[in-house]
Amino acid sequence: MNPHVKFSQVGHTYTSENGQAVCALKGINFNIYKNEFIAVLGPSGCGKSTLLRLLSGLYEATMGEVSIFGTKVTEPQSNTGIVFQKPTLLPWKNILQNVVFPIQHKQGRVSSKDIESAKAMLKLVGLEEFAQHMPNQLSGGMQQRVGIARALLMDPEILIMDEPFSALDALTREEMGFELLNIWRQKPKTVLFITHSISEAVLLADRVLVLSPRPASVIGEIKIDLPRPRNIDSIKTSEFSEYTDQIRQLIYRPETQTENQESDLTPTLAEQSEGSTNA
Ligand SMILES: Nc1ncnc2c1ncn2[C@@H]1O[C@H](COP(=O)(O)OP(=O)(O)OP(=O)(O)O)[C@@H](O)[C@H]1O
Repeated sequence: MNPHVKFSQVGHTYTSENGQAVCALKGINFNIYKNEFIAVLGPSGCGKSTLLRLLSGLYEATMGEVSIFGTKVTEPQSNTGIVFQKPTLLPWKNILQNVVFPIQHKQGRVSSKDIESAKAMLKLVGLEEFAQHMPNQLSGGMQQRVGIARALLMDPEILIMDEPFSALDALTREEMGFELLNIWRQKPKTVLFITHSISEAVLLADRVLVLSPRPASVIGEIKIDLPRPRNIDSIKTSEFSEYTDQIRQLIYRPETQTENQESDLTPTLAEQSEGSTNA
């Protein structure tokens, strides 16, 4: 089976304004297959957003190749949707207008079919009755659902999610995880989900990739075999705890990595990551 997404020996080095080279990623290899849900976990500043920028085509990798459906990514693709950390809704437009805004921006007009599709997306994320509300009338979790509806409207095959629930309180965050699983079940997509939360990664993903501190490389890849559909009971199982323990172990003691990849982490660096993950 050909992967939807392929990272082959990907590295990325920024050149800062004073000419200093900052190596964010090195030797990243992984595939994502059709409708697979991949979570990427890693300490703060390790290079997660860089990974996402490369897949979304905002930047081109300085080493190796990122490809989607076998084609090298060099610019943003129409088959890719992005959900950001904050939904950044336009405050002067209502919810329906916000959802169709990317289409309006791209095509200069919105057809009645687009409006119907946007309403269907709002229904999918449980906001059918809020189409005419303004963003400030919605809670943080509801606004994030608008962001998901907006990303799904173009029916992208690949969905990139950049810590989409990190700004929410713990209860809403957990609830949104279940919501997302429900949405994904109804509208399967190939997903790359960036997170700092071990439990969120285990609840959502088919596979969890664990990154080292910068420059990020993949120090572990854990297949999550919890049955689907997953719900609150999944979290209570001993398997769930085993997976979270396994990942925690990998982050804090990377010498126990599960792949045959070399890691150049020193224990000191690994320990530095300890404060930056919040399961
Ligand atoms: N445009 C840039 N120019 C120079 N360095 C950059 C640039 N963007 C990011 N970096 C550096 O690259 C490294 C990785 O950054 P990145 O934002 O990818 O990390 P992250 O894992 O997403 O961080 P966080 O978890 O805090 O969101 C950091 O050291 C950052 O300072």
